[in-house]
Amino acid sequence: MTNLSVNINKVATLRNARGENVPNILQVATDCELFGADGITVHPRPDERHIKKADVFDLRPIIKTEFNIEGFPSEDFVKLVTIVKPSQVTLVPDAPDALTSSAGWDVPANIELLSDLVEIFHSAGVRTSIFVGTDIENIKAAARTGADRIELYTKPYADLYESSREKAVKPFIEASIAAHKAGLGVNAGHDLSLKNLEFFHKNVPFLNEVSIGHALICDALYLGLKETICRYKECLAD
Ligand SMILES: CC(=O)[C@@H](O)[C@H](O)COP(=O)(O)O
Ligand SMILES: NCC(=O)COP(=O)(O)O
Repeated sequence: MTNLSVNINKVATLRNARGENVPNILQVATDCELFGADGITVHPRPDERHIKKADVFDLRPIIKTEFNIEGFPSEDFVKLVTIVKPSQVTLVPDAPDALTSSAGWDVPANIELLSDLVEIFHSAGVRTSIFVGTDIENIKAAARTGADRIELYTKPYADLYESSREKAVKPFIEASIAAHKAGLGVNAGHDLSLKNLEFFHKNVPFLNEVSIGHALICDALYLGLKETICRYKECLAD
């Protein structure tokens, strides 16, 4: 079974546009769960352009499924995660001003940092996932940090899907098999959508979770949140 974690960053973007509390992201998170989401993902960025630090605290008690916090492990971020203690933290190597995530970690180059962070998060009882590309040696290095999971950066898959979906998915199949062999769970995300998700899920083994935000929230404008979540769940049906 592959879980669907709904990333609600873009709901917060809309809310922030007017500086008030519409849409209410706590209500949206609760409704996502009600409509079948297996988890909620947020990616607080240093400029608080969408999810704010206060949102992370407010969301903690109301999320009944899995709470996944993604982000760059700055001092502030580490403190936030160790206080809030979500179900999972996903470490992403984004520069503070990044438009969006655009690459996974170079794990060998950051092995000490990542190993120390895994220890800190484990001491707080938080499952730890490392955002990576499909390079096999890099994934083996992720296992050496003691991390529980990797999250595969799926933009390269999404970009190539239209022209050659078999070619697009192949490195992800190999990466997921290598991660599983190394004892890691496998998450995936970035630019997954109703177009490309079913094929990814059918072909990539050992897929624990996908986190999806941008496309899902855009689809909800046309289909409504309930129908949208239902369609994404159908793409993940075994
Ligand atoms: C790690 C990842 O791929 C997602 O968290 C993505 O970066 C979403 O962040 P934005 O919503 O800020 O684009
Ligand atoms: N980890 C990926 C995520 O949470 C959502 O990415 P996207 O669907 O907004 O591209």
